[in-house]
This record gives sequence, structure tokens and C-alpha cells, in this order.
Amino acid sequence: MNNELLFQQIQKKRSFLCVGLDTDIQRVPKNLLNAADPVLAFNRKIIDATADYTVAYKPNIAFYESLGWKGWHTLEKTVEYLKSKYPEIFLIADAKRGDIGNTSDLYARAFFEKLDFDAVTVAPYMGEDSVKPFMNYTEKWVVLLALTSNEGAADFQYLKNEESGDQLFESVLKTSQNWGTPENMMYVVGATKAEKLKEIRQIVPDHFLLVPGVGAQGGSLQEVAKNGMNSHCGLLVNSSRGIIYASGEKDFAKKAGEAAKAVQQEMELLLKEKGL
Ligand SMILES: O=c1ccn([C@@H]2O[C@H](COP(=O)(O)O)[C@@H](O)[C@H]2O)c(=O)[nH]1
Repeated sequence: MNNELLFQQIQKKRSFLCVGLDTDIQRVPKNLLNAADPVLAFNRKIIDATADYTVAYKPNIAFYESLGWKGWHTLEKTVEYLKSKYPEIFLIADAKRGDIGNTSDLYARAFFEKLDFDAVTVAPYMGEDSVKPFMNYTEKWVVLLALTSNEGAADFQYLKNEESGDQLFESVLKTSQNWGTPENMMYVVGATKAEKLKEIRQIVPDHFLLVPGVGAQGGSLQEVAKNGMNSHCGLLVNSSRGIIYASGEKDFAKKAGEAAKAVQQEMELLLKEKGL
């Protein structure tokens, strides 16, 4: 899916929500634990309840890998379900990969060929040759970590380069935008760092930003939209726990649908305010 199609989906659904499928087997409601694959059963119900309100899903790969080969199988089945039932949905593998070239090649093959994700999150730390192999898939997207939502982001990402005066996250944005285009690269910026979005938009005015950190981490959707939205929206705002665990009981899917709808309604107003 290219960014024009993504924007069309945002306009059609009046939403720039990305639902995070961070499905923790410990939090799957009891009534699903007898299913052959409880995580898959949970994901399907969450997807069906939220699909009207979201333009993207983002399974965090850790939740699947931690279950061994069975988890990988569940991830495959979740992707298959989404691709067959909701082909217009944008699918992001939150894997935070990146390694020397031949290894990145295989990470890219895993997420883009074996699993048919549209996008994968990549860490920029190892530089251009670790990111390029993902870019060889011309129809796919790299989502590069720029300024993350966690507290530890301050350990390195705010460090200033004495010569340029740029903080590390600014250097990441400035250098890496030559590795791809706004057609095949996005950046992760945490909603908890929304005060930085104005300066980030000065550096990357046209790129989509994947913004985790609203909901459970307390970031403000209003502030993200105010500082980060561009003329094509340019935002995918992720919420995982705030939606998929809206209830831990039998009514979990209904409550997840309601939580997603509430976020979508807020987003609709924000799009309208921006004239989109
Ligand atoms: O900077 C980052 C990068 C990735 N994430 C991921 O997003 C979700 C957030 O989950 P919530 O439950 O909505 O807090 C999760 O998969 C993180 O690994 C992030 O939070 N911050």
C-alpha cells in the first residue's frame, strides 16, 4: 500500500488509529483458554470488533516469539486472517530489527515474504547498510525508530552532537531521509514526546509518523495531532493495551470495539479541525 492509498483509508474511515496486537497469553480472558489457539481466537475477535475504526494493526513480535514456534504460527495465522478478511488494512510488524546486511536481508524476507507485512520497524543504530535490505522491497515500508516513547529514550536520543548541535534523534531523521522517500519510510515518534513533533515536522514534513504511547503510556492524542499532523494526516497513532484490554472479561471484544470507536471519534474531530 502506498501513502496515497493509506491517506485514502484514513479519509474513508475518518481514523488514523493503529491497533496494537500485543496479545499476552496471561491476559487472554478465561473463556478463550480452551480454544485450540487462544491467542489467535482473541486476535480474531479483537480484529472483528475494531476493524471499522482502525486503518492499521501492529502486532508486536515479542508477544508471539515468546511463545516459541506456536507463537510464530499464531502470528502467521493472524496475518492471514487480516489479509484475507480486511485486505485494505495496513499491517506493521513491530520487530525493531536491523543488523549487518546479509542478516537484515533475512529479517526483511521473514517479515515481507514469509509473513506479508506491509511494514516493519527497524532500529537505525547500525546505519544505512543495515536498513537498506528492507528498502529493496519496493512495495513495502521501513518504520525507523527516531524518538521513542520510553523514559530511557533520554539516555542516547537527546545527546547533542557538539559540531552540528543536533540531538541524536535529529541526526537520525536528517541522515536517514536520504535512505528512502516518504513513499517507503516512516518514523516512530512516541506520543509521550509530542512536544518535539513540531521540530520533527520541520525535518520530515512529508513522512508518515507511527506514534505509539497514547492510552496506557499516557501520551496526548490532541497534542500529537496539533503538532504532528500534515496535509495528508501523516500520522498513525498506535494504542495497544488501552484497546485490546479494555476488559479482561467475556465482553472483551465489545469493550475493545467501544474503546477503538471512542479514539476514532476523537480522531474524526481532529481531522475535521485540520480540514481533512
Ligand atoms: O517508542 C516506542 C516504540 C514502540 N512501542 C511499542 O508500541 C506499543 C505500545 O503499546 P501500549 O500498550 O499502547 O503502550 C508496544 O508494542 C511497544 O512495544 C512503544 O511503545 N514505544
